[in-house]
Amino acid sequence: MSTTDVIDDTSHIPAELLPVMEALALVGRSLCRTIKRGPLGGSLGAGVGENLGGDQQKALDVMADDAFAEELKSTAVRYYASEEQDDVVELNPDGRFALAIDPLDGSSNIDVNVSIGTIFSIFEAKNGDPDGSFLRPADEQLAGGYIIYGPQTYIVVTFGNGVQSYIYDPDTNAWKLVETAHKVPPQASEFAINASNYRHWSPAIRAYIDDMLAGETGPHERNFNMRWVASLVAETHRIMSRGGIFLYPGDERKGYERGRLRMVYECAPIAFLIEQAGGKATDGHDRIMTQQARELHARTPFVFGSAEKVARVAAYQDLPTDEVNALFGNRGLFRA
Ligand SMILES: O=P(O)(O)OC[C@H]1O[C@](O)(COP(=O)(O)O)[C@@H](O)[C@@H]1O
Ligand SMILES: [Mg+2]
Ligand SMILES: [Mg+2]
Repeated sequence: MSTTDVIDDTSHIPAELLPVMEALALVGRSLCRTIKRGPLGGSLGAGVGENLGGDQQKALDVMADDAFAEELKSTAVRYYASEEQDDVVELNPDGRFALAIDPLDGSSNIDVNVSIGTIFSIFEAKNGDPDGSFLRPADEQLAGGYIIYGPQTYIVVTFGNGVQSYIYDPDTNAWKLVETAHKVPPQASEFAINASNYRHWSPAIRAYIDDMLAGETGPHERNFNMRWVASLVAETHRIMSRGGIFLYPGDERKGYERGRLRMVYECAPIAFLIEQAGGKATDGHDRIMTQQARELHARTPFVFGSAEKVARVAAYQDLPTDEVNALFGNRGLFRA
């Protein structure tokens, strides 16, 4: 078993990516400590600016972005694309990789002690083509993963050969391999969606959710539970752990026609992980992994989780309009 003082078992990490993973792990354990100290380290949730996507930047967003960019400079990452940077940044001109990152995901939870995270995606760089290194099919990713800063702190990652997870051990200050082939449970009774947007959804999404809310009185003939943490990494970790489905569809709000989540540094890496764990990830109908972003901060509707549930959402989208009506409860196609 190969090991370093940062990651205790590196046998599942491709050798050429090990320095990059160690850099992410170093910053991850430092961010873990900063987040656990909360206000003792200053106001992590204070507004400090606005990013290209129009989201308010919090102090921890910028702190995390700076820390990852600085640490990755000494690795083979040539191009760095971040939620917090308007354009691609060249870190190491001699590098061979392109890394996309959401340095701090779930920013609305920074000040309320709810799990937050980091999401990362790694491609082979296209020399002299910074944007083209990221605007390409998601299935060209070499790695996709997240760090979740919660009651436990984990790195969950795939290199295309199943999903591994490492837990941060504060006693040894190292990351310990705890899972080598994680699978998303195929059955589940939880769905995650921001229900406050109900009136803005398409008829198909409303019908799908109405049928879930109808529970045992509707076509599924059983009850479901709902979750919404407003932290994509926390929702992903729950679904990776016990199954379920997550939906952030496009809606009628201005700027939300393609939903809220970004393809390059949120949806593509999560989709890679979920598919490697036996789940599905789509834009509500088509696989994320065969799609590519047209610009760095492009959004996409995003549905992922237990395979059978994700497939069912696509079936609602295929129904003729006059049938997409939750009162039309005898749709045999959707009986549980
Ligand atoms: O506040 P909303 O509309 O429910 O959106 C919540 C979603 O927004 C996000 O916080 C966006 O990510 P950032 O915090 O990195 O901008 C996701 O983590 C989460 O799933
Ligand atoms: Mg995010
Ligand atoms: Mg973010």
